[in-house]
Amino acid sequence: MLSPAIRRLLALLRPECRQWALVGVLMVASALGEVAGPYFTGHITDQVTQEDTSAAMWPLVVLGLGSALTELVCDCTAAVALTRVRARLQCGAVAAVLRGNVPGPGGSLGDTPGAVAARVTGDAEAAHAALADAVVPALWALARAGALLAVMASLAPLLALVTLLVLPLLLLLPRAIAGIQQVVRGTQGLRVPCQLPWPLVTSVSPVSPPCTPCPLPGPLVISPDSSLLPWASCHLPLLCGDSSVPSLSPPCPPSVPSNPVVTPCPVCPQDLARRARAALADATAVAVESLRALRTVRAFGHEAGMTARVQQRLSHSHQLECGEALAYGAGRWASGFPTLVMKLGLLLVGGRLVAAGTITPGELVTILMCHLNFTRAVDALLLYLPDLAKAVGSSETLLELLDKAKWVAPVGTLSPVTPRGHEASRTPGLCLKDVYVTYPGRSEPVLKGVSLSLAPGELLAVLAPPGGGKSSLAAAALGLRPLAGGAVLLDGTPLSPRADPALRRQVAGVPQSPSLLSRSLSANITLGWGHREGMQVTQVTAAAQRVGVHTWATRLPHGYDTEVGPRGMQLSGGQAQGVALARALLRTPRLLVLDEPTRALDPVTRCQVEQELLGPGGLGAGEGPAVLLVTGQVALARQAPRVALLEGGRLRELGSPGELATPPWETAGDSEDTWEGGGDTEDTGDGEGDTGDSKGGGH
Ligand SMILES: Nc1ncnc2c1ncn2[C@@H]1O[C@H](COP(=O)(O)OP(=O)(O)OP(=O)(O)O)[C@@H](O)[C@H]1O
Repeated sequence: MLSPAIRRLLALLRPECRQWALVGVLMVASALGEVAGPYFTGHITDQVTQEDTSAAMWPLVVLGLGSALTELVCDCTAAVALTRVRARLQCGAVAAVLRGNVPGPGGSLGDTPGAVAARVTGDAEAAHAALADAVVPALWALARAGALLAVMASLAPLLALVTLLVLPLLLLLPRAIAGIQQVVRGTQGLRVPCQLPWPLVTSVSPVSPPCTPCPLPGPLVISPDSSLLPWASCHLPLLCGDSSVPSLSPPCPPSVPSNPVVTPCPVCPQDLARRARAALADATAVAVESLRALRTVRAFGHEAGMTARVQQRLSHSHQLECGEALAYGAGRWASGFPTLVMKLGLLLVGGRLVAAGTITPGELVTILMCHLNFTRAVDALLLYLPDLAKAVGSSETLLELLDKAKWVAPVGTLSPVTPRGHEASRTPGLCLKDVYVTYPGRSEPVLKGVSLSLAPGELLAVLAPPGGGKSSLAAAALGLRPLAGGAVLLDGTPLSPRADPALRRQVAGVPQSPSLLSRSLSANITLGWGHREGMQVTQVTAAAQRVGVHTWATRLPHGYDTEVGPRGMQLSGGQAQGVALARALLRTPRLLVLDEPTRALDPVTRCQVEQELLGPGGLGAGEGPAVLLVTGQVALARQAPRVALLEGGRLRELGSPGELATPPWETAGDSEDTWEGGGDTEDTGDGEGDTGDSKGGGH
C-alpha cells in the first residue's frame, strides 16, 4: 500500500522507536480524552431531563483538559523526535558524501560543494517536512477516528457498522465527481480521460490511472462519430500511459487527423463556464459593433433587427450560464448529498433504537457527534497520504542514495599492518597499477594506464604540464578518486574512501588548494588526529617549524590558538599551504602525496620546505614515508631522486634526473618555469609512449 519511498522515509523513524511508541500511547490517550466531548455532551443531555447536569460536567472538564495536556506533550515529543530524524538524515548525508559513498560535487547531487550542501540540507528539510506535516497529522487523524469509532461501537454497534459501510460512498463520491470534472476538463488538468463514460473507454476496462499528460489540445470528450475516434482508440495505450491497455482498431492512422472534431463536455461546469464566457464576449462584440454602426443601422431602419441579433446572442450566453449554474449546483449537491443521506439514515435508525429503549437520546447525540468527527478524521487521513507521497518525492533521491550508501563498518581489528605470515605477499609502499581516471563529460580519460610504485622512504616527483592530470593523479594516489580502471594499493591493500580507516590514517595529502576549517590554527594542524590521542603542543610546533609556520604563528595575537576564520580566510595562500604541510608532517604517514606543495610559499619558506623534502636527511631520504610529489615546476622536480614525466595522461619517462632521455630542464628556457610539456601528447592507441609497468614500475 505504501510506496518504497514512503517506507524508506518511515524507516528513518526506527531509531527513535521508543519515543514514537510513547507518541502513539499519548495520541490514543489524548484521542480518547477528546471523545469525552461528544460522550459527555450526550450524557449531559440525558441528565438535563433529571435536572442533574453538574455531576456529568466534571468528568468532561477533567478529561478535556487532560486530553489537551496529553496532546501538548505528544506533539512536543513528536517534534523532538522529528528534529533528531532531520539531524541524523543531514549528518548521514554529509558523512556519506565525505566517505564517497554518495556522489559529491560533480555527481547527481550537484556540481559544487555549495550545491551539494544545499541539496543535502534541502532534501533533509523536505523529509522532515513530510514527516511533520503529513505523518504526524495522519497519525492523529487515525487515532481520533479509532477512538470515535470505538465509542460509537460501544454505544450502538449497528450504527457504527452503518457508518463504516457508508463511509466509502461518503468519502469517495465527492472525490470521484471532482476527479471526473478535473479529468474531463482536459485543457487545464491535461489528463486523459481514461475513465470517461465514452463508449470506447468503458469497453477496455480496466484502465489504470494515473494517466500521462494529455498530448491533445482541448477537452477530450470525443463524440462517437468524431474523426478523432479511430486515432484515439488506436493510441489509447499512449493516451492512458498504460501499455497494458490494448489498441483497439488497427491499422492506426499515422497521426492526429488534421481537423479533429472534438466536442466539448456537455455537462462539465468548467467547460460550460468557458463556453458561457465565450458566448458573452460574442454578444458584447455584437452589441459594440451595432452601436459603432449606429448611423448606418438607423439610416437603414435596421434597429429592430440589430437588437434581435444582440438579444439572440445574449440569450445563448444566458442559457449556457444557466447550464453552468445548474451543473455547479448539481456537483455541490452530489458532493453533499451522501452526507445528508447518512445523517438522515443515522437519525432514522438511531431514533428507532431510542424508541425501542436500546440507547438513550443522549447516546444518540453522542453517536451523531462522533459520526461527524469520525468522517472528518477519515477525510483528513485520506488528505494527508497524497501529501506525504508528494513531499517524499523531493527527498527521494537523497533517501535512495543513503539507502545504497549504508555504511558498513570494517570488521576485525582496524590495523593495516600486514598480518604475520603474509609479509611476503605484500609489496610495501604505494603501487599504482594501470590507473585510468575519467571525468563526466570528457571523452578521453585524464589518466590512461598510469603505473608506478614507490617504496617507503622513497620520493618520486611527477612532472606534468598545466592540466596534465597532476591533481587527478594525486587524488587517485590518495584513493580519493573513483578509478575508471586499475588499482591503487598501499602496502598491498586497495586504497579507497571505503578502505579500513586505520589504513586511511596512514595516508596524508597536501592538495594544491588546501582546505582550512573555521577553527584555531593548532586545531587545523592537528586535523584528523583529534585531541583524544594526546597530541602534544611540542609535536605541533615541531611540525610547524619544519615548514616555516612557526615563524608567523608566534606573531599571531593568540599564537596557535588564533582562529583562522571561515575556510581559513584570515590566512594568506602561502600560510594556508604551510598549515597543510604541517598537518601532513604531523601525521608521520606511510604515504605522503603532495600536489604543488611549494607553489604559494614565499621564497624563504619554499627553500626551507624543499630542503625538508629533498635535502639530505629530508623526507625523500631514509626511513620516512613514500612521498609522491606532483608538480609542474621543473626546478623542483629536477631535485628529486626520481622523476616521472606525465604527458597526455601517460607516463612518458621515469628515472633519475640523469637517466631521462628528454629532460624538460634542457628544453625549458628557464628552469624556474612551469613545464609546458613536449612532443606529441596524443594517445597513439598502441601503448607507445606509455612507460607502463616497465618504466613506471621502476621500483
Ligand atoms: N571535475 C572535473 N570535471 C571535468 N574535468 C576535469 C575535472 N577536474 C579536472 N578536469 C580536467 O582534467 C584535466 C586534468 O586536470 P588536473 O586538475 O588533474 O590537472 P593538473 O595537471 O593538476 O592541472 P594544473 O596544472 O592546473 O594544476 C584538465 O583538463 C581538467 O580540465
